[in-house]
Amino acid sequence: MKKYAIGVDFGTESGRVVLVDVATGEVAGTHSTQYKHGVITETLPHKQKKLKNSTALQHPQDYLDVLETSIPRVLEDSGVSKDDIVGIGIDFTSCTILPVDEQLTPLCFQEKWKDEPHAWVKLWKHHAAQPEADTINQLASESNEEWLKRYGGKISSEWMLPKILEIIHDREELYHEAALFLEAADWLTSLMVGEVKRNSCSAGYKGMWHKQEGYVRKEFLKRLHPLMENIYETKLSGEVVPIGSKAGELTEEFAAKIGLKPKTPVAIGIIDAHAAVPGAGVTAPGSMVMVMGTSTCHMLLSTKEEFVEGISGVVEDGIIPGYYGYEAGQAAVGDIFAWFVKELVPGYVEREAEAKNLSIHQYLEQKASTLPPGSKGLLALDWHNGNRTPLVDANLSGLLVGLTLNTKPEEIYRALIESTAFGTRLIIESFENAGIEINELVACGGLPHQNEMLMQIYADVTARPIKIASNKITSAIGAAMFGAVAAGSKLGGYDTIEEAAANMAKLKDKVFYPKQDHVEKYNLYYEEYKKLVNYFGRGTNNVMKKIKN
Ligand SMILES: Nc1ncnc2c1ncn2[C@@H]1O[C@H](COP(=O)(O)OP(=O)(O)O)[C@@H](O)[C@H]1O
Ligand SMILES: O=C(CO)[C@@H](O)[C@@H](O)COP(=O)(O)O
Repeated sequence: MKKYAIGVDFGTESGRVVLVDVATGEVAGTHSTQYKHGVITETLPHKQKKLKNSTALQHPQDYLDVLETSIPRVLEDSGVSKDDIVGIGIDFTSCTILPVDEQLTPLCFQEKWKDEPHAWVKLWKHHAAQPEADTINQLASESNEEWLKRYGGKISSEWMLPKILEIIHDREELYHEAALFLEAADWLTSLMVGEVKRNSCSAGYKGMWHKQEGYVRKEFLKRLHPLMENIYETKLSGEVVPIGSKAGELTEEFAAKIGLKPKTPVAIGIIDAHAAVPGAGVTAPGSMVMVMGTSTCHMLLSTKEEFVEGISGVVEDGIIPGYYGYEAGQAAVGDIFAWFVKELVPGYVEREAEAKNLSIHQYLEQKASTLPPGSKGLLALDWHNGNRTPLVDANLSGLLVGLTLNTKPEEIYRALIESTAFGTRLIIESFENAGIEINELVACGGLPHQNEMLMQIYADVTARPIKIASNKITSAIGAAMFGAVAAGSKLGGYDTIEEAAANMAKLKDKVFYPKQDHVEKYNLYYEEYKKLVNYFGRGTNNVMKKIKN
């Protein structure tokens, strides 16, 4: 009898449920539920009061709707019985947090708090806590906090401590009222199993937890705000459970809501980009996983904890148990190509693409693939949305050099793609400079399925072969693998994530190998790219920011 695991991937606009055959990794069904309230940026659902700038909230009911709608739907559509589901795992965008009461009910569900924005879920892209992040970074660098190095020298306004400090500053009463602040992944897992469990991935990358040293020291927290001193024993209390563990079993009540059997094993949650690592079949050091879409996350495993310039973080047990998991990133990749296509492509190109029944991206790819490496002397800096790794500077802007009166749109398109590949090579070099080896690349996310030329350019620029995940739902598949591991082999799952990935991960047959003549040409261009990086992004030269401001 076939056995299945369920993976649920909670994104920014919707949640997707995938049903995966445990033995083969075949996808037996998927179903997505769009969040009814989407990303709340202007006003709360019940109140017409303008929210403050850079606010991005969500409605927790939307997450429950995903589980209650999409799980029964995949079972019904696939004809798979709930008796054959061995386990369930969820992944979530992060840091996405909410305040709850003792019963784990979100404060925004209460009449008293429903009109208070801070009672709602703060989505990862809620950036209103930037002043708080600046304060934390300044105080931490003044007092030489060791933990800051694990986060590349700066923490983000998207993370747990800035978001909570913002609540203390804006609405202290709500801070007192909250029994706990939870990552949305942990809120759902805790509801499913009936007790509070925090996952080591979110706690480590976004909550400043360290397996050996615990959380940030109290003297530092007290300097941030006296109310923060004991926050980890109070509002952030709860066992931190390593990735790859079972969080518990579905309660009778929750099982009834989502159409599964009570006592179905539930995996501890994980962040979306991190779930994509086993999802793409990577469970050991040496292979870097690139989750490529609007932006790119670079994920890597190692046996060593090193301080790497500008990374988003390094966390022991953060991705695969037993390894240090590294996350780095480029703040814009697909978004840069989208900007070019939308804002700068001339009408004649649109008409030619339409005549050939191609999207503008496809048409430009077709034309640009006949060009030589280096796009006829064009060189770009991929900083249209700032630089995440290695410079950690959101204020930087993009650049294009080498234009002539003969420059064509497809040449610029190719130069922009090449610049993002150079950005990835710079990240690879940052890891190598810290003594961490990268032999091959595995790409997942939407982009690798949309543009073959782009993948070839990445192979040529990085001089490494690139494998591609077989579908775009790699994070959800990874979450399902963790569900299978929560079940264990006795219940038809696996005992380790390594075994689960070996059997359930699927890669495309086609591998992009570097072409030697292109590698050599790109080496020359990359040296010039680095000169631009050093000139505009490092040291005392501030020209880019001066012009921008
Ligand atoms: N053929 C293409 N070539 C290059 N970029 C593309 C192409 N088609 C879409 N894109 C870019 O891919 C990005 C979407 O990637 P995807 O992984 O599907 O989304 P997300 O990051 O939101 O999950 C957009 O930024 C879009 O500009
Ligand atoms: O920050 C992380 C990973 O650390 C992501 O969850 C966050 O960028 C959201 O990613 P998505 O837009 O959902 O792919």
